[in-house]
Amino acid sequence: MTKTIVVKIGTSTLTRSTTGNLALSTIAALVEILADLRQQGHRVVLVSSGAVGVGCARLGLTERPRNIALKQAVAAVGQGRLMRVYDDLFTTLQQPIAQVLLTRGDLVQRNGYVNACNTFGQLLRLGVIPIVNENDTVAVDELKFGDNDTLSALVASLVEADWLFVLTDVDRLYSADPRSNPDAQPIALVQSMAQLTEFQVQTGDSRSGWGTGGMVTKIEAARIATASGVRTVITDGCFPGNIEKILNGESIGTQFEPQPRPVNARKHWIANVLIPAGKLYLDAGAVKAISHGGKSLLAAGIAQVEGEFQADDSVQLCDAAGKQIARGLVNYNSLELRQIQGCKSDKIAEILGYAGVETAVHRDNLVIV
Ligand SMILES: Nc1ncnc2c1ncn2[C@@H]1O[C@H](COP(=O)(O)OP(=O)(O)O)[C@@H](O)[C@H]1O
Ligand SMILES: N[C@@H](CCC(=O)OP(=O)(O)O)C(=O)O
Repeated sequence: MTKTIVVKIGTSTLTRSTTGNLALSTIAALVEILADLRQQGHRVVLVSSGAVGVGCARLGLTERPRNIALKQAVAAVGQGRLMRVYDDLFTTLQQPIAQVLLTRGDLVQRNGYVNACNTFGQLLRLGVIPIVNENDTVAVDELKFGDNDTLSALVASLVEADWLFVLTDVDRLYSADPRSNPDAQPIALVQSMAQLTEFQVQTGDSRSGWGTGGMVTKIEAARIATASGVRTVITDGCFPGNIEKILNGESIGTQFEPQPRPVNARKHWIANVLIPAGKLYLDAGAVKAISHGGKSLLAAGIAQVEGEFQADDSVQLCDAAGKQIARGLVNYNSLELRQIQGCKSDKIAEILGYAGVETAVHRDNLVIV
């Protein structure tokens, strides 16, 4: 049966840590497998890091730049070279490819999200393999994916993928970072994200020399992807042939079982794509009403407002201890909400001097997380 498969490859797999040069044999093996999957009729998307790493190697820089403008310039050098290598290799196998560069800002706009969705749909129907990266050259801090693990999960959700493969430089997830903990236990299957607490997984902040997110962002990617119904695998990128073995049922790497695909794509976008601009602390009654009663949030249930935001922005809804329980789009800006927090809805017009809507966050724009 035809499957939609998203594969993410990180800098640590694409380049040699000693020289920073491209790991050509690994890339060639990956290209061969992806072209093969296309031949079998599957729809394939590749999310590839490497622009900064390859740009650095080209310019003789020995460290990942910290300065933003330099990093953006280096990425512009590397992205072109990276695509040239992919195009040469895929062309040898008669497989057309496309370059898709995205920033979070493109997906935060609902129409941008829908447009990206249509473009991916069209490319996949044409039999093309889209090669996706963050548009590092124009991405600004507040609207960045920051790491391609998150980007790959959002792309997997956007194209309604069946599988997301996160290829990296360890063979699977361990109970702790295997680099610094030789006794760390391998984890083969994660049935729900809550199990990670049960397994007491530690991720530290360790990552390979050129990687950005370490294991934390891969787990976050698995959370986003599985919540959208995408089976996610973290496995070693040095053996791309394992992708086919895993598709054929072999237990390699760490597999995260998917949840049922969400019926409401817009709510999924609110929960996972939008970046919250503030936080609302709710009283116990409001927490119960929205988590168990499926109700809208009224101003009366808001105990505290944190951050500065505009009406229609995304915010986190938290309990009194600050634990996030939901996300939603607010009907009032932060200044207005501070004035009406804790007040009954029929007092809003009197306090603000104009009549607003009854709810602070309407249930159609509210998602329990
Ligand atoms: N619990 C863990 N299990 C496995 N790897 C871990 C864990 N915690 C941290 N890591 C580290 O995460 C690194 C992979 O992340 P990263 O370097 O960002 O890779 P990539 O470039 O593929 O995105 C591994 O090399 C490993 O040292
Ligand atoms: N967009 C950046 C990738 C950032 C990133 O997530 O890198 P990695 O942790 O190696 O997957 C680049 O192309 O260099």
